[in-house]
Amino acid sequence: MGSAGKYELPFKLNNPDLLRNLSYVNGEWVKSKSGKTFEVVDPGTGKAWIECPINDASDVDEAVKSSYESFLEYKKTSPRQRAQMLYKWDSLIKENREDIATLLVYETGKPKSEAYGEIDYSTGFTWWFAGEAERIQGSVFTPALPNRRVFTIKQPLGVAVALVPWNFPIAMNLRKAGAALAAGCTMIIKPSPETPITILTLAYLAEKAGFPKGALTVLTTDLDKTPELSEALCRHPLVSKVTFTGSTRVGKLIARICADNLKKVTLELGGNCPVLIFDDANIEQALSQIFALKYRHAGQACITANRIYVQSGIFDKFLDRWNAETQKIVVGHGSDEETTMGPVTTPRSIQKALELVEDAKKKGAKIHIGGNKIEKNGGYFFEPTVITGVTQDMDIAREEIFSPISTFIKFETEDEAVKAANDTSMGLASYLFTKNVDRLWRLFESLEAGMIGLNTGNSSAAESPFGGIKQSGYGKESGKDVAVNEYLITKTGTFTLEEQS
Ligand SMILES: O=CCCC(=O)O
Repeated sequence: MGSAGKYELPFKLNNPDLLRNLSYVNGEWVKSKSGKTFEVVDPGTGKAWIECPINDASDVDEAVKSSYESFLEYKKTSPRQRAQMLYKWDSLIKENREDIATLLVYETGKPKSEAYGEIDYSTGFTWWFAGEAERIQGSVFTPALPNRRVFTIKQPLGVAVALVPWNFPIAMNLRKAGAALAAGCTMIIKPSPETPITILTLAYLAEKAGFPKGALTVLTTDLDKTPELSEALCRHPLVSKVTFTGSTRVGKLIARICADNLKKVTLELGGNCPVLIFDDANIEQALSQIFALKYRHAGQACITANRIYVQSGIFDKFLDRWNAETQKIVVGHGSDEETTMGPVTTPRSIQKALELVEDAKKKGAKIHIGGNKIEKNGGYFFEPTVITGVTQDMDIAREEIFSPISTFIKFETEDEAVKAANDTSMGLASYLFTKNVDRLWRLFESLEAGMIGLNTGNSSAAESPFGGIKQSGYGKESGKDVAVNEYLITKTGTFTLEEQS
């Protein structure tokens, strides 16, 4: 391990041992049963730089059984021991920040500065869940009936499966695995085909942190075998819990499969997040916050600004400022220091972006900046794009864009804006900018989303419950109690005291 085999690595690591490209099962680095592999591609050049095993349904039983065997022991560890392992994992990730950031750049395409940002955000989760491990608690009640006592204890659910997306592979992995391991569950991770390497590196560091073999398992696979492998994991009788971050379409499929055996499911699904900027907003504050949110990882975040509604009094001024800032974006390979926006991660995203722009144009929208693919070194680059005159009937207003396209809609009244913002089947995040405190509070209550940014575009953090409503899914990740709770059962004890004679 530690080499890319037949490929020439486009970078150098300080610690080459971090580079893992086999699956991780029962504490061993293994090939898949078929021995087949798939290539991991640098989105900044379109070139493959390493390969990983294609696991399929035939690889699942052994992996789940070893994870379950591990669970039977791991659940007996004390919360303090689990916290200590999580803290150690946290510090090992921090020690290897530079190398992990490099791997992240070559898997996702994001600029190095954003890769550091993702790692710093992600270790918030290891740190937070280390603390949470020791704060899992039940309760005691004195019930209505005399001589009775009722109490609850919390216990880990068992083997959990995490189906992890490619846009923030480290953050999404640590948010899920941190909670599961704190609760005393073991976890099997299926990374996205685009980003298996960073997940394998994290598994390697988890082993170094002292987690017992089988506590974490990683099964990699390609796009083709993803449905088969995921379904086999979701259906396995020894799997108790599935957590998925990804599209609403796939989330529904997973929920259906898991419903057959009533498995507990957490779903972090698509967003179509609106931003409302009122005339009385601090324009520079709104601009810097939403600009960073929109172009973070070239628009590929579930909580990104999908529709930006600006009140008519400041619309032109705001758009001018936005356009000026957009012109300054430097698109390039994530490893280049000048780059401020990288490529999108998959060629599918380019195709979708082109289709959305075309549909918007056809229905009367105006393209102010961009709208095209950039041909550059074979990478998957798309121009930062600004569109106005967007209406609710356009695909771009109804679907998750997932590329660097900003769409602007002018509004007059608060009622009109709230109605339009809520006119979507999704409910992940919403954002609003105003200096009117009453309005802030009113809209915090009336916007239909699981997370509301109030004069901020940055609301993700380990201490904040993350999750949507409507067709953006259910369950919460991160935050106090709620996240770990997703991996626990509550057991009720009822006790009758004998009458004293
Ligand atoms: O893309 C989804 C996750 C983004 C975040 O955690 O802020």
